[in-house]
Amino acid sequence: MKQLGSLGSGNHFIEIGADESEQVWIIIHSGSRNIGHSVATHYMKLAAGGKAREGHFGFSTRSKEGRDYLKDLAFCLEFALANRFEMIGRVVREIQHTCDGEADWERLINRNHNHADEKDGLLIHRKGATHAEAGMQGVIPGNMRDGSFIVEGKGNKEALWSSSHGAGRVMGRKAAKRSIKLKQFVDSMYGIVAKVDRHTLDEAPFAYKDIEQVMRLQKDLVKVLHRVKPIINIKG
Ligand SMILES: Nc1nc2c(ncn2[C@@H]2O[C@H](COP(=O)(O)O)[C@@H](O)[C@H]2O)c(=O)[nH]1
Ligand SMILES: [Mn+2]
Repeated sequence: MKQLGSLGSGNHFIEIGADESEQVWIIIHSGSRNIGHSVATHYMKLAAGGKAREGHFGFSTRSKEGRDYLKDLAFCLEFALANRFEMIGRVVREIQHTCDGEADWERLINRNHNHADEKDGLLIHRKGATHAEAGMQGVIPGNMRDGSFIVEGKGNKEALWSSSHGAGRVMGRKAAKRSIKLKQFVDSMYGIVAKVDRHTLDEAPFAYKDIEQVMRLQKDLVKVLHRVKPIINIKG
């Protein structure tokens, strides 16, 4: 419970940005925090016979362990949403100190990244992917300079009713810190309020794939509704 309202580190972020018609969006990328990790570790060990080891292990969703796992997974997803609600509430309150207008909570879009969902009696595990059922709204973030896309799913069956959940990295963290120049990073972030220093070099836009291309490649999976460009970016 101590972690409720906490962002996490790495590429978790809070971003305030504006779309093509100057609508302001608050985008939060944060998950179930340590509880999700603990639940995953617990069940992976259990499936592997009580000891973490390499390989593919599992149990039937009809077994006691399987049913318990699905219950705990659902709890983690609820916790992740409560966590994001807490953070969005705080951001909205801060904005309202200085700006007029109300947050439109009806437009909240909540999509999970690493999770499993039931569909027609089967479980679809989305890792590096997000749910994109026909008409379902989603968010596909690119990087801290190019921002995010608000999308509507096309329900593509061949893609298991999914799309990418982001641009994805083009290089690892160590390689990014080694090869990206701080000046190049600073210049690229001109006009955006963000933590831009050697500690966040591994989160520089160049560490990620070109989001424009990623969006072009998944045009059969999602339709773009809005493009949100960052004004303020907060990294965990
Ligand atoms: N708009 C922003 N997008 C970002 C930022 N940092 C990373 N990203 C993108 O999000 C996904 C999330 O990936 P995950 O695997 O960690 O779930 C990542 O692939 C990037 O494309 C950011 O600061 N702003
Ligand atoms: Mn994620």
